[in-house]
Amino acid sequence: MTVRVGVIGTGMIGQDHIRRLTDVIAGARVSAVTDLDADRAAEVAARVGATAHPDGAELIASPEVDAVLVTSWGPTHAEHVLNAIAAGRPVFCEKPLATTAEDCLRIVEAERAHGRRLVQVGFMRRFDAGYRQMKEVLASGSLGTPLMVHCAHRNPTVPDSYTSRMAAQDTAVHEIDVLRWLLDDEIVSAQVITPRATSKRFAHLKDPQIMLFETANGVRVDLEVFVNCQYGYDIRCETVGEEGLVRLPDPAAVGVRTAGLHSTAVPQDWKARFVDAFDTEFREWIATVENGTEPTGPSAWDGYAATVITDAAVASLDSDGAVVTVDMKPRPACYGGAA
Ligand SMILES: NC(=O)C1=CN([C@@H]2O[C@H](COP(=O)(O)OP(=O)(O)OC[C@H]3O[C@@H](n4cnc5c(N)ncnc54)[C@H](O)[C@@H]3O)[C@@H](O)[C@H]2O)C=CC1
Ligand SMILES: O=C1[C@@H](O)[C@H](O)[C@@H](O)[C@H](O)[C@H]1O
Repeated sequence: MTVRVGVIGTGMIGQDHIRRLTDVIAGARVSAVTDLDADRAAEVAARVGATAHPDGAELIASPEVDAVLVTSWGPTHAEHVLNAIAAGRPVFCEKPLATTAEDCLRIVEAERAHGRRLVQVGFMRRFDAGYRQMKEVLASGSLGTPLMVHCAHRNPTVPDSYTSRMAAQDTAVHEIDVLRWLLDDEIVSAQVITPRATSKRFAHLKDPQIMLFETANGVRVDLEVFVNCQYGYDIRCETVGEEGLVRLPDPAAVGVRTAGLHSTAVPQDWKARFVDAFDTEFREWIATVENGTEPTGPSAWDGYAATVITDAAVASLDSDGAVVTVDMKPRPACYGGAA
């Protein structure tokens, strides 16, 4: 069976995922698209042989669609995901699941009422080979009990439209998700402090930021978010246990020796850094749709958890670095054990 995917939002990542579903992933094709920009949707539809629909609701209701991919702007995600659940369609939603905790909970409730998981959230790091190896090492117990995690998330530059809150909402949200999964533990508090600001930023932005998280088991996490670091897109993660540590590898790149220097390239953006993770994420999601099984990637509950932890980090930033307790509802049994 070829899974027919309908895509809501044909902007930057929407087009990248359409390319992936068309050229890379076997057993899938894009059958329908929609965008607020109708010309853009029509152009993409013509390129991949899909039907352009006037809006998300019509696309979801179309008999040509087996599964839905939501790659529109964050504040619109909840409406499309809720419509997909109401229609009983599997739905992959790029992060964030929704921009408010209340909307995330509405999705969790709708999915619970439907009786089986339909939603997967686009936290692609769980599909990255390096993070997967880290998780295996941690789960093996060979490092003893994990105590601390040191992380960095650096982007070369960000546009003027990027705000100080987006450091948590848009950027650190990936670490928030992957750390809950890596440690199989829940984040219970957040604190954001701001060191000296880089001169290479737009004046309104607090950059860099240092985020500190604590988990239910007492693991302490420090995360540097530095979105104007200039030199590249650099993702670092090191977990220290009682008997050793495990560190995320740098992506494979050839070593070049010339003019007295040995160098390796640093990726320049998240697309290049996580290209394999995105491919694996979609390969595994399409396989579950094809087999009629529940998705195995980040759930609606994980999307909710990421949003409430992000809210705590933003509250800390807004209150000059206070430690803010994460206000998370009890996890429903249908979403399994710890993160
Ligand atoms: N997993 C990851 O690493 C990344 C995830 N994202 C997420 O993907 C989403 C989209 O981001 P970008 O592609 O960068 O944005 P974009 O602005 O390039 O594209 C969004 C598109 O959605 C359309 N759109 C907005 N609301 C719509 C609606 N209700 N119905 C139909 N079309 C609608 C817009 O017209 C636009 O063409 C965001 O939620 C973002 O956080 C973005 C970049 C990386
Ligand atoms: O999701 C993403 C962007 O929206 C965000 O702005 C970047 O910092 C992240 O690394 C990328 O994965």
